[in-house]
Amino acid sequence: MSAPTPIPNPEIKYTQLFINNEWVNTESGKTFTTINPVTGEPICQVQEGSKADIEKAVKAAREAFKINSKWRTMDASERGVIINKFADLMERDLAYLASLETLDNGKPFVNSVGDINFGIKTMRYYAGWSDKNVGQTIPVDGSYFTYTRHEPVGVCAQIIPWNYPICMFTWKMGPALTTGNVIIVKPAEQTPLTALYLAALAKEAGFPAGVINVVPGFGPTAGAALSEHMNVNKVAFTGSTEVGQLILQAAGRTNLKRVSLELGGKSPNIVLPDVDLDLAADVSHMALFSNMGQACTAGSRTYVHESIYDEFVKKAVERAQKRVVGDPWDPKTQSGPQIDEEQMNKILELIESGKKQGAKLHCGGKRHGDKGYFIENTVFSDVTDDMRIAKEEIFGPVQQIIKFSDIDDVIERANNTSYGLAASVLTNDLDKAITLANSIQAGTVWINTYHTVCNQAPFGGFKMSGIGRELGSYGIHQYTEVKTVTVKISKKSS
Ligand SMILES: NC(=O)c1ccc[n+]([C@@H]2O[C@H](COP(=O)([O-])OP(=O)(O)OC[C@H]3O[C@@H](n4cnc5c(N)ncnc54)[C@H](O)[C@@H]3O)[C@@H](O)[C@H]2O)c1
Ligand SMILES: CC1=C(/C=C/C(C)=C/C=C/C(C)=C\C=O)C(C)(C)CCC1
Repeated sequence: MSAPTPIPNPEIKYTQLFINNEWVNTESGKTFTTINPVTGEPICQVQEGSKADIEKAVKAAREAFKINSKWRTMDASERGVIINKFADLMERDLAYLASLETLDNGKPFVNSVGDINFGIKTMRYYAGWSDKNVGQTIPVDGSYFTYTRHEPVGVCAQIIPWNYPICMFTWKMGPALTTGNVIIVKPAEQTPLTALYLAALAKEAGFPAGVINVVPGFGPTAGAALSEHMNVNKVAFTGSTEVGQLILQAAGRTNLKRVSLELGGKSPNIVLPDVDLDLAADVSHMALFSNMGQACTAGSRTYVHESIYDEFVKKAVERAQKRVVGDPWDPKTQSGPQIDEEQMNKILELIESGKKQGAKLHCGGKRHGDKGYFIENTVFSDVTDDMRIAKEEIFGPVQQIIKFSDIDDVIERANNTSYGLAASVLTNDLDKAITLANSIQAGTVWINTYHTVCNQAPFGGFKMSGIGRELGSYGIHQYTEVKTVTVKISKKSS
């Protein structure tokens, strides 16, 4: 397939709320501005949903989920057909969607295309599950026939972040819809535009009214209204650990709605002495600098064996200095801006803390240019585990290189964090690779690779990095309730 051509000024077609397959304004009449992170200038006004609008969306979703509704009586395989149609429409509009994403998020166009291709595959993967979500027949004691059904949970709120807006939409929408749920999506306030366009595609694909609703708005208003709602049966959330805790508390205070959380990380990337150093430097660079460092999985603690430390630092700095930061529409650009001023300032403050606490700054360390929210590629060595830059999620293009000398010691240090999302080991020594993989507390461990996220394999965190798993068959279980049905029979037969 040929690479799509960017549309640098994509027309903004949708800025309203999408409820019950209709475009509507908010009850309050309020709007908010979505900003172009390349320039810091407004792109457009978007309707700002709040509690009253969430109420409307929940009503529409409830109606669509009623027994005897079109959605509840549809063949499971037909759900798969509609999801596949949706994926086809994403593919048809790939160039437009990717352009809209680059405009609103600032990521290089080529990466927007990569995200959408990943999202298309997610939808196709889950379309195939629609008629395969089978229960069991269970040989219970006594004269009974017992079977289980995997039933949809019901109204699912899906609160998504700004770093991978389209991937996160599809990771949540795919498993929810294939299992027969109805959804209310709240995109991040920084990046509402592609979620609204996906809503339009959902209608075109043929989802019945109320099955998919999209309400842009802010976290403390629209997001909180969803997590506190008595008629929402589940919240799926990706974002900060702090907000994940708020959502879990809200679920506990209200109706014990199901909660799945994909949260922060401070992932160790462990480089052993036998490794090919160029390969290790390449993988470690990509582990940290992909998506401008704005990935929960970022390899943000690079532990390097003392015997190769100095050579590795040199190679890491060369790569960071070569990485092209700038205009996301230029095919040569590898990094665009950070998402907003708040994130840019948070990252700059953490860089300052690194300098003050005695880490050695090799390159970067400042804002790049004076327009938009760009940050220079930054590499620190001589980082110690007690520094803030080694403990806190930076979510920016800042690499921390830390020395280690002993495998048991590095295992303990890698695990000495409240996070547990991802980790990687770079080595040719299979025995050591497996020892480390089995000892590190993380939902994903990559060996000689990084960011190899696949639709078929589960993704999620240990400890404060989350609850539950997305993707793969594990992702399906987050969206079903298991019902046991037991029938009295006159005579059992083995
Ligand atoms: N895990 C991830 O993929 C991810 C994504 C974005 C941000 N983060 C982390 O979070 C930090 C802060 O970024 P942020 O402020 O955009 O993240 P955030 O957690 O505040 O936002 C993520 C989503 O949650 C919503 N939200 C915010 N407050 C809410 C509330 N009280 N109830 C319900 N929903 C709410 C937001 O509107 C957005 O849709 C980043 O620096 C980064 O460390 C992680
Ligand atoms: C990083 C790469 C990709 C995407 C990774 C994704 C979607 C990570 C998801 C992270 C989550 C759930 C939360 C925090 O960030 C690909 C697969 C699009 C391409 C390779 C690199």
